Amino acid sequence: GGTLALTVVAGAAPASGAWLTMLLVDELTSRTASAERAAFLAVASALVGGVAIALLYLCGHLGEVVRQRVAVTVESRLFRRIATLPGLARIEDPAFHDRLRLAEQAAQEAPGTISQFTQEVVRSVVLLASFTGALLVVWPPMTLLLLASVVTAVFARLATARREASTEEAWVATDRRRLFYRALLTDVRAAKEIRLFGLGSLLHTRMVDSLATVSGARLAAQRRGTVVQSALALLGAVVAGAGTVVVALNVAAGRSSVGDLVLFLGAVAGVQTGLSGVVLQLGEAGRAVRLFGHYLDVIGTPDDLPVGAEAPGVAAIELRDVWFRYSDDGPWVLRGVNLTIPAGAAVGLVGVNGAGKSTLVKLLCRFYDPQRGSITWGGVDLRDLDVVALRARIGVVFQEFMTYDLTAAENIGIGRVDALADRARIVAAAREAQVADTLEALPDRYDTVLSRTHADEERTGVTLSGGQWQRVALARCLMRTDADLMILDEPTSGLDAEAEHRVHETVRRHAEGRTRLLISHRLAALRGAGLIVTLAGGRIAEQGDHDELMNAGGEYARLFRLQADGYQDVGVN
Ligand SMILES: Nc1ncnc2c1ncn2[C@@H]1O[C@H](COP(=O)(O)OP(=O)(O)OP(=O)(O)O)[C@@H](O)[C@H]1O
Repeated sequence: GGTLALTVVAGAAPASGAWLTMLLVDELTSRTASAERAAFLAVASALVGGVAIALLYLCGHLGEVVRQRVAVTVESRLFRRIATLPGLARIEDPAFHDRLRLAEQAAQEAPGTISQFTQEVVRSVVLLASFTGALLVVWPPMTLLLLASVVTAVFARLATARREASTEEAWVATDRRRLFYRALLTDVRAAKEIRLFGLGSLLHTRMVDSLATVSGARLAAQRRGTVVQSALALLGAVVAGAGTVVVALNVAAGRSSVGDLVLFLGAVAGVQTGLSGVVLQLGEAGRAVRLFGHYLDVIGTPDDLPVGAEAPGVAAIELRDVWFRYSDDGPWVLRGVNLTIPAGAAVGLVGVNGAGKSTLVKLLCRFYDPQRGSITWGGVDLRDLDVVALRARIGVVFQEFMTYDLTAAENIGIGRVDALADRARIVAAAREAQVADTLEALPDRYDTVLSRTHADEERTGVTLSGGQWQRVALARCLMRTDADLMILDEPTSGLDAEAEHRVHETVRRHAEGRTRLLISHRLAALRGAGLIVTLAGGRIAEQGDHDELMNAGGEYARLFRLQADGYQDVGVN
């Protein structure tokens, strides 16, 4: 409201200034000129000019306040939707990422642009109304001429804005590649390979090529806009020139005063500057509104999984004829998996690379739904369960577990967010994962930031070894002391043999009575599991305990002997 009132006053100020100037000129050119009245008018018009400028700054500031508030709200809504998407389908979809980029851009630009636009329009309407009065007095047809040139300018600007927005949409994928190469070039984890394989200039070239393509397209859209705008500016000048000639002739013929000419010139200049501001803002606003559509799309994105409401109960898990593929035109990864994981059992899952082991894990966490068949948990289909409650019952060390640039305590504690401040529990989890000694030896013990890049001034950052990180990830999983299902997807690949043995001991002890799913390529590590399952060709190929599978003499027995021989050979050498 305040902003609006100020805008109205600021909009009226230039016209009042011009009016005062006209009075001043008329006063000076009249035969009964008074020095005092002239001085008063001069001071008044200067004052109005000064106030107008101050008001403009004030309006600018108030506009900024509104802009910042709206920007926070809008960004918060956008990322709340991202944070609450239940599945992985959208996050894995590049088109969704492009839309998100446009949405974010809109979220940042639109609030400012639209509030600026509103201010500009209000100011210009007032300005136009006040100057139009002056024009009507001096030479009425000028009003119509100006109006016509305004309408043309508005339409031209809107067309340009539309073109700019579609350029933005068309090139967002190319720009995504630029950001990808940019991220690679600055990624600490990629730095070793980039240097060793000499990829620096390759990535740099690709990044710059993408950038050049996009900026070329942007420039082309801009160039067309500039041509149109320049033509319109020329048209405006012609209109203004013609009007000035008409009024000047009237002054010469004694039909109008010199003051009228001054007022007329002021009015034309005022109207044209005011309008060019509005037309410029209109373009920005048009572009912002169009991009804002992407924002609305993202916050209106439907859940990528239907979400049920039932609470998960006893954890006996059954997979019945489960078929799954990642996309509708992709190859089937699971082709009719039938498997019962008894409550409280330790199950080993074996299979060659790409057999679908990690995919099975992702289905158990319900990041996706199978296309055919069903997975039930304690007799209830996963689709009918509350997905948040389900995940709270599962502890997982993913094959691609995360290393967070947080403190050691946080890296473990986030395994159970509500226990983030529970140091005793964090230390206990670290002990079980055999990483407590390492963490206690760090400069700030558990408060050491586990990162080299994000260390701040007071705290030094350190980097752990691959195996140490794996133990931290295991400790994070062990924070879920009450989980019904523990899944270790090759958590031991970076550990030495003795450490791996101890991890399995720990899990066996820690997870006594819980259902455990253990995935490893080192078959010896799974030997103690009550049930071992091999996955091949998207189906369960064999199942049984170690002895049964060895007696059956199938793929498991072959692989086990191969690995055992390997170890023996090392022993002989
Ligand atoms: N997010 C994904 N999108 C599309 N395809 C995927 C995705 N993740 C895995 N795949 C494909 O699914 C198949 C099974 O992969 P999965 O990771 O489940 O195998 P795995 O048995 O865990 O293998 P590994 O022993 O190498 O870890 C592979 O062919 C892989 O290309």
